[in-house]
Amino acid sequence: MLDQIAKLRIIPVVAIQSVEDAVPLANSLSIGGLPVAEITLRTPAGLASIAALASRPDFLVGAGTVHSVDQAKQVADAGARFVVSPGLNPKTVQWCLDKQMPVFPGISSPTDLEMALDLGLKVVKFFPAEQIGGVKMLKALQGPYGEIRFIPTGGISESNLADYLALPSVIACGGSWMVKSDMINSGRFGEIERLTAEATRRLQSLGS
Ligand SMILES: O=C[C@H](O)COP(=O)(O)O
Ligand SMILES: CC(=O)C(=O)O
Repeated sequence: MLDQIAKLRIIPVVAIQSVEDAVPLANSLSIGGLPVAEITLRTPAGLASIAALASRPDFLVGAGTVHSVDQAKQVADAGARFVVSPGLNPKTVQWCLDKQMPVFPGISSPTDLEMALDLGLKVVKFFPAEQIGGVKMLKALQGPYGEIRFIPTGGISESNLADYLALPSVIACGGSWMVKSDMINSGRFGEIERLTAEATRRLQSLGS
């Protein structure tokens, strides 16, 4: 699973309002070259959308904005293949580790990283990336935390993607720039496909 994420290099972060949009959305992402999504629990349709995509062998669906053990259980039951949260909740992380569910909690400081290390994590989300110092902050963390790998998310787009992916500590970036909620809500799946294909071309041009 981690290998798949490291190969794809971008995780589209999705807030979806209607479960009917899940399949066309996944199709657009896949055709564009990114058969993966972190579907957040920020909307009531998030959980059902995860379930709607979970049985597709050609698509990697994870859950985002998971704040509690209860929510982690729900997304695991729905078939999520990985769990993401904006911050580090030790109980949620431990539950995922016990269930061998890949989990990427958000960290935003060395103190958070100490907690992550204590829990035995090797890969964490770096959130909200741009707002907490972006590439400079990640470079500073590389010295004392050389073993940890990051998935920066928050404020990433085609314009700064390359700077993040150039860091050896970054395995992939998360972002919503190709799957903005208004595009999903108004059924602009062609636009999602086009922006995803542009992101894929950008990755190819970076040799990623
Ligand atoms: O809350 C933000 C999302 O996790 C992704 O961030 P973004 O919309 O800046 O790409
Ligand atoms: C932002 C983030 O990491 C999440 O919603 O899960």
